[in-house]
Amino acid sequence: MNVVVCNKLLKVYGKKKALNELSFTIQENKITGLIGRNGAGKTTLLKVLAGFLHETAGDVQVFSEKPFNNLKVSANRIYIDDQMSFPSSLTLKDILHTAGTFYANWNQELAERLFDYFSFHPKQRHQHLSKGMKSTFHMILALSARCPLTILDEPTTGMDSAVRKDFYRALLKEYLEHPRTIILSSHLLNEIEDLLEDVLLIKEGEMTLHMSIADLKEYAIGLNGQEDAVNEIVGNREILYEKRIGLDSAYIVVKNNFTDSEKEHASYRGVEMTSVAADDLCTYLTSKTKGGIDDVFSRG
Ligand SMILES: Nc1ncnc2c1ncn2[C@@H]1O[C@H](COP(=O)(O)OP(=O)(O)OP(=O)(O)O)[C@@H](O)[C@H]1O
Repeated sequence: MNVVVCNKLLKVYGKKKALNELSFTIQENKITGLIGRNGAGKTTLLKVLAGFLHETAGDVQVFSEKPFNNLKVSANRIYIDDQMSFPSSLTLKDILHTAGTFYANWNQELAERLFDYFSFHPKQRHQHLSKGMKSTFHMILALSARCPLTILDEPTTGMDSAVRKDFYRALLKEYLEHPRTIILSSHLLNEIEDLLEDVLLIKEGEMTLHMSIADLKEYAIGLNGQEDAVNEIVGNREILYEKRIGLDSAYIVVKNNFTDSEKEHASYRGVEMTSVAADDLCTYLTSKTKGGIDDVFSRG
């Protein structure tokens, strides 16, 4: 079953197309990583799916309903980001209690165990937590709510690396025991790729790719060797990334669609073929130039 269906989804702020005709579907009980550079449209997309923002045009369905201001959608999803605020009169324990009355699948025991593990104090106030502690507390809400659709926008903001590791592990354990549809936006693909089943990569509001993490890892290949030999092997393939190394060597990344005989020929020409990390590939695919920051400093 598809939990999310977007068809030519457009969201415009003034003249800015934050989402430009996005079409994709997300199946039930998958963990999807929403990856993109700053300003790519991740938060906008997640807020449209959560029902906080109205789309400008196109179609968006969550649990087969239009999500904007939709009670069924809001009862079945939880949206977590670092902008969340709560009434200052509520203590953290009050917030957990209130969340428990709202979410049908809320697990109070899990909430309390996580609350104690991360050393929160029942009488603490949300507005007095540090940035990382706020994110950790939001994570407790997200996991304990056990919502069929869990939307996490940059959930690890401010968390130190030990807490991030705990969070990823807790998320995975919870997901395995109580599968749900999770959409997680992040800049840190290398940290979360082991968690993900699918990756949705967006650039300037447009979808660059949507595929399984396994396919993403096979999507491209890096060619390393003498520049003329590398260029010959690349032929007229589209270059995803290129870097000159020293005087006459080059590293070029292209789609991984070489035949066995082409690979043999590359080896004969001294060109090494290596896999490309998913994180690096996403950076290349969403970069404005083919050479990255090096282009700024190259003198022609
Ligand atoms: N309320 C708004 N009014 C006008 N423009 C907006 C508004 N919100 C977002 N934008 C613009 O829409 C684009 C997408 O923003 P969005 O916050 O969705 O990106 P993002 O991928 O979440 O970025 P980041 O990773 O930096 O959080 C950006 O160009 C941003 O400046």
